[in-house]
Amino acid sequence: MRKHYIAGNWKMNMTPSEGAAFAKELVSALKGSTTKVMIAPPFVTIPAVVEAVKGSSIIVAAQNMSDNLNGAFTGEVSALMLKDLGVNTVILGHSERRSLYGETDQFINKKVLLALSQEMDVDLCIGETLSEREGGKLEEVLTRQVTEGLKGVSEQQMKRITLAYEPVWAIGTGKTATPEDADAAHAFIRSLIAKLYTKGVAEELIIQYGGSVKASNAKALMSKEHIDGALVGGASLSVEQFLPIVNFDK
Ligand SMILES: O=C(CO)COP(=O)(O)O
Repeated sequence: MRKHYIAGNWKMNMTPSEGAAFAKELVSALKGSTTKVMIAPPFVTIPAVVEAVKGSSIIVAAQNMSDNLNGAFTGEVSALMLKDLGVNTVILGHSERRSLYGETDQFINKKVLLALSQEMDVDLCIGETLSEREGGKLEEVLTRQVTEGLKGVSEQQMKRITLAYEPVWAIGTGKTATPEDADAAHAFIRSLIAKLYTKGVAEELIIQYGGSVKASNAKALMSKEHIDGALVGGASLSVEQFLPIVNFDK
């Protein structure tokens, strides 16, 4: 039985003081909740948020990290620095990293393997563009992103992997994939994992949906068989909007 996993990707929003205020409010709103919740602040906001969620079960993640552990890489942040802050989870391969900063499947795979070598959990994002979907390339794109992104990841290490299916055309656009379309993509991804690993690994894998998730559509999405959670962008920026998504089943 897979447990729902609801995550908020703040992208480049929330100063340290705003992040701390949000986190304190979320901690008190979630008292007694057993839902697995993660928030991913920008790097400089992480310490304030880590401090604010202390004692709660909220996971604080990074939105990205370097493909190296240390050295002459101006402007980069390494896994060692994140771990020193108590951050053990990282989002990798977000479509904005792919499209705006040229991250390739090979580069993302290098980061995935590095994070796993540091015993970090990875939330690996995949998803097709509108032209890929309309051109009938959905399965080809997902197959490439999953196969390349997870190259060299052992069956044992798959316990640390969450996948987030985020169709690029649904991100920040207000257009959500229908629960049926999203579920079909998730089912395809799960069948792919069963082929690459085992049926057991595929059945345990958490696959989040991302792309204009909000309070009004969270329940319909999450009630689908293969949708095990959400990676929320815009609606994760206020507790008022994020909380009903976390509590979609209440
Ligand atoms: O990219 C996303 C989360 O990583 C989704 O963003 P939105 O929820 O704003 O569409």
